Amino acid sequence: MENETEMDKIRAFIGLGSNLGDGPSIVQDAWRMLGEVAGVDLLALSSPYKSAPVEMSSQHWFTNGVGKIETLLPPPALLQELFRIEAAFGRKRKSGSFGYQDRPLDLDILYYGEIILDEPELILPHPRIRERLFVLSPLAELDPDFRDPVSGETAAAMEAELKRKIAEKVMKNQEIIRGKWGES
Ligand SMILES: Nc1nc2c(c(=O)[nH]1)N=C(CO)CN2
Repeated sequence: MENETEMDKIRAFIGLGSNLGDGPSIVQDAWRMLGEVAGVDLLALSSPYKSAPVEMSSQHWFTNGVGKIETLLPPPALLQELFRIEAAFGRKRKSGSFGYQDRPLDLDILYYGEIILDEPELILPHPRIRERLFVLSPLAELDPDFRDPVSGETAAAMEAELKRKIAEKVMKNQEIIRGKWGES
């Protein structure tokens, strides 16, 4: 009968991040705590990646990682478990404040099988994966051939594409155009 339950397990990717406290140990402890949840099996955790905060202004660098799990929990139940683990590490979701806040722990469902979902509580795949190297690099490390269910692109291809875009943006800001003296 073991095979029957095995068949209902869904492969999911979880994003882990921390920019307050001892990031690497918080992320590892959170990963272990996720492994204690009934209906969740841990498959692999990426290396830790350090990066400057993006889309927010903060002095505190992030430690990020991506974890691969198998789970029997449907997405809303998995999300509740992630919120519970965030809260255990002191994460407070501040209402009435704009933008992203520093946080001891952030857990996101990046992918849940091939599921595509657009609900107020949960969007799958996570909507900002393609803009975030701190997600794509660990994802591509774990599973370079994993295909995004929306675009069909592999993790390795999405990572390469974002690196190219970032390089292009940096080059734009560095453009050196030859002119003539006396011109503005
Ligand atoms: N480097 C980095 N920057 C961020 C991160 C993060 O995990 N890593 N998370 C954010 C909001 O979720 C906003 N900015």
